[in-house]
Amino acid sequence: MTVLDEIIVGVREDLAERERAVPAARLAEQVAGAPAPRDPMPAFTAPGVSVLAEVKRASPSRGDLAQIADPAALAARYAAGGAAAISVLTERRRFRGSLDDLVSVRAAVEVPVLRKDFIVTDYQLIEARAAGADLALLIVAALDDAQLRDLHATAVELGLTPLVEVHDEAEIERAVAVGARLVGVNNRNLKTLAVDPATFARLAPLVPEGVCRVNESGITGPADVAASRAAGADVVLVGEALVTGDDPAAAVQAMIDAGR
Ligand SMILES: O=P(O)(O)OC[C@@H](O)[C@@H](O)c1c[nH]c2ccccc12
Repeated sequence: MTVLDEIIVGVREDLAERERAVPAARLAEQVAGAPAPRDPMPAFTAPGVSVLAEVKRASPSRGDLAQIADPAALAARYAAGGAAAISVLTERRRFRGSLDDLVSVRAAVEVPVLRKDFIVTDYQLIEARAAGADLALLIVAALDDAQLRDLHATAVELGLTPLVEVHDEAEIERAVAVGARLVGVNNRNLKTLAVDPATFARLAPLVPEGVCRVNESGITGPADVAASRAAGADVVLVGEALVTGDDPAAAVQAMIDAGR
């Protein structure tokens, strides 16, 4: 089993528990009462590189990164620094996140919020929207073609903007085939956790014109953002460098300046 497979086993167990506790019909009612989805695309496609700043306590590769007792306060600092959107890891076992984190972040900022998780069923998308999410991550490596197509369609129907994550050439083709408008190239291979920072530059030219490109993982500071821009990135997704630094607002600001 790959690391990705192991993570998904745990995700499915937690999901089964939530499905028992909250029937899909009740979630659907919550969706009706959720705040209207925010559209990230105008900011993402504006000139320069947008920063998608992540609330990330821990990861399977790095272990504990930061306590983050108040995710809403951290997200507010990201927004103050000019972050175009906020990513919230909601996976519990390996990343120590939760949907409660997402709810509090969404209430604290005016920018769109991404549910960052290992989404394998419609239920998780409905949950995301019920919690106020504006975007949802779909990891191509975790899904077969039918799942990817169906989840992408469901996300769009719910008003969520899908961020479709790829790691190689074949996955880009699969993302494009389902009509992805926002494609994230993860420099980290989720099957082995190895990071190759050259992945984005290699794959970005294969993403069709008009599709928004996100450079994900391993971005350590402004120099990496300038390089991302040169390689064709519209957006950078940054976690570790922001949660381990001491001034998240200034760190976001410096990255935006470097991407101009
Ligand atoms: O902390 P970093 O290296 O800045 O990476 C952030 C983000 O790209 C990473 O958290 C991520 C990208 N894709 C994922 C899928 C699942 C979990 C996590 C991720």
